[in-house]
Amino acid sequence: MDGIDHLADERNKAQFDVDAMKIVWAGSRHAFEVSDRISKLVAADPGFRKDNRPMLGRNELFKNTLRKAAYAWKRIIELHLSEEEAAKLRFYVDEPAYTDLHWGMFVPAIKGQGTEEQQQKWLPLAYKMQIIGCYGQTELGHGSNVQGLETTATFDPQTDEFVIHSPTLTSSKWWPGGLGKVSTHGVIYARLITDGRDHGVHGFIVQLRSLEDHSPLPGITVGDIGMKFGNGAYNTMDNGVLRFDHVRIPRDQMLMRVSQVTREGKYMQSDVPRQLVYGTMVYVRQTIVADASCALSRAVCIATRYSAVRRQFGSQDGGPESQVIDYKTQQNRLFPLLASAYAFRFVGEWLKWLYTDVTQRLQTNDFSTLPEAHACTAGLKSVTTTATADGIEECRKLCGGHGYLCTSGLPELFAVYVPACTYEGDNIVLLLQVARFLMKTVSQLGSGKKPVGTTSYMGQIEHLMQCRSNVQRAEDWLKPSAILEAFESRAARMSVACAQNLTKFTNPEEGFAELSADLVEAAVAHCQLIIVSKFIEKLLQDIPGKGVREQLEALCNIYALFLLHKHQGDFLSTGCITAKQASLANDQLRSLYSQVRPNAIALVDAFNYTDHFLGSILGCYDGNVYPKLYEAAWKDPLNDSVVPEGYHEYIRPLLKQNLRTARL
Ligand SMILES: CCCCCCCC/C=C\CCCCCCCCCCCC(=O)SCCNC(=O)CCNC(=O)[C@H](O)C(C)(C)COP(=O)(O)OP(=O)(O)OC[C@H]1O[C@@H](n2cnc3c(N)ncnc32)[C@H](O)[C@@H]1OP(=O)(O)O
Ligand SMILES: Cc1cc2nc3c(=O)[nH]c(=O)nc-3n(C[C@H](O)[C@H](O)[C@H](O)COP(=O)(O)OP(=O)(O)OC[C@H]3O[C@@H](n4cnc5c(N)ncnc54)[C@H](O)[C@@H]3O)c2cc1C
Repeated sequence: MDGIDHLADERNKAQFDVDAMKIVWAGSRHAFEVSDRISKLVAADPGFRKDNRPMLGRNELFKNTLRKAAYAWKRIIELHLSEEEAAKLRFYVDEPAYTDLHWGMFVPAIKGQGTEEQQQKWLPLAYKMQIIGCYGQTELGHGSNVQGLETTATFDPQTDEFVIHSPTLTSSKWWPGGLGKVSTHGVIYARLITDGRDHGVHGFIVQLRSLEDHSPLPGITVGDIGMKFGNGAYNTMDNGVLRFDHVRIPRDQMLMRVSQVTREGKYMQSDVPRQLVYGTMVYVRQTIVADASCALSRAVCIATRYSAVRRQFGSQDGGPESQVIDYKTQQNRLFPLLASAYAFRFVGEWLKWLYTDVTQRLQTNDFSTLPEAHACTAGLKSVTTTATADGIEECRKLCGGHGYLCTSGLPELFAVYVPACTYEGDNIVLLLQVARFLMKTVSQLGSGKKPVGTTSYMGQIEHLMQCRSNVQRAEDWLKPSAILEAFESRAARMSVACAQNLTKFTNPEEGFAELSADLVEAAVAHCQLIIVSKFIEKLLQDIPGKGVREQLEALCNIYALFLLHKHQGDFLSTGCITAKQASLANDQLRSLYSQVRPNAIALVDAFNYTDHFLGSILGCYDGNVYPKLYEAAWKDPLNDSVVPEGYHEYIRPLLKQNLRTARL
């Protein structure tokens, strides 16, 4: 606006090479270059403008999303973008749309659960967007309990078809994104019935709408489920309702990698575990962890830049007031979120590796790491999305009153992000899955079966059950070994305590239900240990760039010690640390905040977000917040006229009446 960088002094304070950090954040030089190029391309294109979103009504908003999705596809084709570049473009367009589900769930479901033949038939159509698909699992009556789904797929041997039917109101499909108004096809989950026998839930490719005129096919009732939380925000998505009235599909549209139905109607299961039917969810949970770091880093970038711009109190001799970022209370709320964004980035990278590894093993029929992959994706999805949703709201508060304005970008970000705690598995339901996995691991400890992967720490259970932290000075908390021992012993002791309490119940399922709140806490402790340990492992890698390692070490310590402080009840009650050691951890945390403070702006610059992507006046790169806020206010439609519409109808008569009353 005035061409001046109002945050230049802050940028000059940085003690590390920001460009090198950008590459660490992106994951590689190549990833950085792709991301940088595509984000700038989107930002420069008026076709991807998004600042008017909160002002639009539902129909206008939705049509605008359709236009953008079609335009994005046109640009992808024109520019010959690779799959990686196209995904980045959709990411930076930053508008939830049916395409998220088409590329994010429909295509992966066919890839993961379809046979080679099915993939060859359907994937080319989906890749060219000649068909558009959604993921139709959840119903009005059941979401978390997938085994409770009611939609049926009954095999008819006479015609070699499945009859898809919604027998009750509660069996109506409800929520699938892209279903409401756009999808031509869906991967629909239904109970497979052959010869009167129910074989449980399986996936089927079902055509929903005509490819000629988009009208629903016979027997199909479909529509949108209505407005969702937040104006604009996720209402760009057509989450849908769908009912089937005896809709017939050919037999070869059942996804048959896990199990098959023969021409004669015989149900056959391959050696593949039935849980692979849930494979798409494992894939998406893994991507949601990486998304958590994006959403949190975005909110943190806004709050950090604004905290350096905003001044309140503390003026000396008529000089400027203090920057709010210098208040320790502000740092204590903000810097752990900054550290969490980095922590989630690195655990997301690791989880992607784990997922790729398990996928490769599955191809050779090695299913041994599937339970761990399920527990890790479920647990980390839960812990990172909860922390991110809470973190975005904290960032809004960190920006004071201005954070509540839509132009801060934070209300929309929160509204779009918060359902991540529910979709792809309710966070509590998922933590209970982790708890089951942990209880199984503990129960096998005496059997000679060595725990592996993320539970390998349980292999030293005797040590972890009785060790005492040897931290004596605040600086001792900077040793990764001290942090790891405290987190491992806390997680192990909480799991073992649950396992011991479970033995008091004659019926294990009753015990599990009764102790579920404690089990969830044990699962959280285990997941936090994974995040801390993956951050520490990241620091063992070669990290080029002046001062980059030092900054990451500080952030890693902040993340761990902040968790230790927040959950000190766990650490103290399990006897892993003493009250004195907890207090030393807090002293160390304060000193780490001082270390990070001069680098804070550079640490958020390293995310390399364009102003377009951030969509926030408070977070703009040049920090020139006040003129931009002032100017934006005048663009609000309410300011189109000086005297508001409705004055003559509703304000003037009131004022006149008051005048008469006053004269009386
Ligand atoms: C406006 C613009 C602003 C823009 C801002 C943008 C910023 C945004 C940033 C990011 C945005 C990201 C955008 C992403 C878009 C995403 C769109 C939303 C997509 C949502 C899609 C969905 O929600 S799809 C539906 C998902 N549904 C669920 O997840 C259901 C959850 N329930 C289950 O998974 C299961 O039912 C259960 C696991 C809870 C239980 O299953 P079940 O009863 O069958 O199992 P058991 O408990 O009996 O266990 C049996 C056995 O199986 C093992 N197991 C269970 N699940 C799995 C699995 N998945 N894989 C492997 N193994 C599994 C379990 O452990 C048991 O094992 P045992 O050894 O027998 O103990
Ligand atoms: C924005 C959005 C997009 C979505 N997109 C899709 C999509 O594309 N496709 C699709 O199929 N679905 C989709 N869903 C549905 C989503 O996956 C489900 O809402 C989710 O799995 C949670 O299930 P539920 O709604 O049945 O919650 P419920 O299970 O009814 O949860 C209600 C409460 O009960 C608790 N609870 C449930 N079971 C237990 C238990 N065993 N123990 C303890 N507590 C329990 C939960 O913690 C929660 O507090 C979407 C949902 C949203 C919000």
